[in-house]
Amino acid sequence: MALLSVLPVSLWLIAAGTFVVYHAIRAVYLIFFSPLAVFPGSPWAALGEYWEAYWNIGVKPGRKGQTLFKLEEMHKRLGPALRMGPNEVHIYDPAFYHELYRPGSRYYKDPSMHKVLGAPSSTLAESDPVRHKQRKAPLEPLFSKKNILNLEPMLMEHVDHCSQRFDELFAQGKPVSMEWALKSLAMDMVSQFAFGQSLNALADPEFKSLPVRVFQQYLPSLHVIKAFPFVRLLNSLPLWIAKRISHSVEMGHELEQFAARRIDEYMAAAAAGKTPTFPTLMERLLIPIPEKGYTVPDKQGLRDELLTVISAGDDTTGIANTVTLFNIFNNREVHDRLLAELKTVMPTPNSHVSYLQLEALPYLTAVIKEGLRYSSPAASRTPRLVPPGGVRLPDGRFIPAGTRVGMAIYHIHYNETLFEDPRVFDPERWLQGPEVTAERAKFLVPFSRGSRSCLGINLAYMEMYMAIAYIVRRFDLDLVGTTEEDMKWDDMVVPQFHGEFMALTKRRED
Ligand code: HEM
Repeated sequence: MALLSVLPVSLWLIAAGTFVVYHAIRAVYLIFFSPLAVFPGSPWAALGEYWEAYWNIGVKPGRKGQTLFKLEEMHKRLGPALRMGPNEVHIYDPAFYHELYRPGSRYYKDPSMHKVLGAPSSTLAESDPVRHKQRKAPLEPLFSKKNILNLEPMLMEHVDHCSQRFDELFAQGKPVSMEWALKSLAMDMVSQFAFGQSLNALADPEFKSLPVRVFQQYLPSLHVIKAFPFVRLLNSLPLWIAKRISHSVEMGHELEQFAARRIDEYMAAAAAGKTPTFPTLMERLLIPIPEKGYTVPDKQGLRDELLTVISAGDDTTGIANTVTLFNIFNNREVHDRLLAELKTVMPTPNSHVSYLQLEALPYLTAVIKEGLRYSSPAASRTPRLVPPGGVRLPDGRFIPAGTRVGMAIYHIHYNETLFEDPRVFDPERWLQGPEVTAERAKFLVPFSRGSRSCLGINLAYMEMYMAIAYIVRRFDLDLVGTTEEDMKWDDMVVPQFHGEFMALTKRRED
């Protein structure tokens, strides 16, 4: 008020007028004259994050997590390239996917985006290709198939623990919330891989342990942070104030605390000589690799790395398993054929079989491929920056260097020209002979492609093969009224289901 009275009214009018004129000129430029004006789309998208925020945050009830679906519908009407932001174009053309996300691609990640989304000093967020290679140096051998195969006994213990919890709940007559249970299974596997000790999420009576809940709630908040980056500034306020203003800040804080505690516990255990029997993420991150330019990150860097690996490996695998299991038990033909195949290597419900034997089963492999296509756990677009020189699209339109350009895995997996009847869960599509299957596999991209594709792919496959095979062989799930409607989802960074997949988990007798 004091400032208002100090400055003359005329100055205020000039300031307000300048503001309005500046924004009016900017709007006209962005909508009609910018080099991206040739791309159709909502004018709101040309002006800022408003359009995306409107569809993703849910300004109106029932409208959250919808950008992905809205884009799909608009692409079908308006063509393969849409204006997505003042400096962003969204592409739908599958042929461009392998240009954008390929080994050696010069389309790098946008550092400004990851600064906003958090964990900026993690491998996942690193945009510079040289630094990314250095950050990846300790992770690559750890995530190699050879190393992941050593984890089989550890993963088996968690599958057994999960089965035992299913038995307990069945004995009490209680259905299992499969999504929470399978996210807990993934959390225990990935946390043991990260720290050498699992978080024992499966022991929680309802599978809703703090870490699983925190990740489940934190990821959707990234939509809010992206639209309103100033939310991040709340982190610098005292926590008790920030908590009252924003739930996402509270969740972000819980996450940081959680990672910091795990690092301290790991260090204390290592100092006491208690090292795990298999190589862990923590252990590898603490060993410098001078010949590859890798230096040990500071505590913030370690925290960022652990949080991104755990979050990248928990919800994704949990969702893929949830969707795949629902579709197996919701489709008698798929179920019976899979069970018959599993019985060839697991004659009794208590049989054990090696991962390599599971991997060699053709129908199980087809079910898992279809589960990954159908669930698309990392469905959203992953933007990159157009390299120097810009890019000319096949239709002749030009996108200048420095523009953000992105595609979404969901749009590839649900594209009718690539996958007939994409909304049908059909493992058969992966059993059409080697040539057809190989051609289709080029567009099975749940883990993305190229130098920025998923580092955890071998672990994710092993978790999926083991979880699906043992749960199907051991249990007959009764879906207790869960329908396909319940399994519809909104894109809240990872899929968020409309309902809950509940199942009574009865042990099989033969
Ligand atoms: C079904 C399960 C999974 C799916 C669908 C999936 C998908 C993806 C995708 C699409 C990316 C690329 C993201 C981008 O372009 O920004 C990615 C990156 C990554 N994922 Fe996964 N992921 C899964 C499981 C895992 C697991 C189990 C781990 C580790 C425990 C993991 C660790 C990572 C890491 C570290 C990156 C960053 C790679 C880099 O930037 O170099 N993921 N994942």
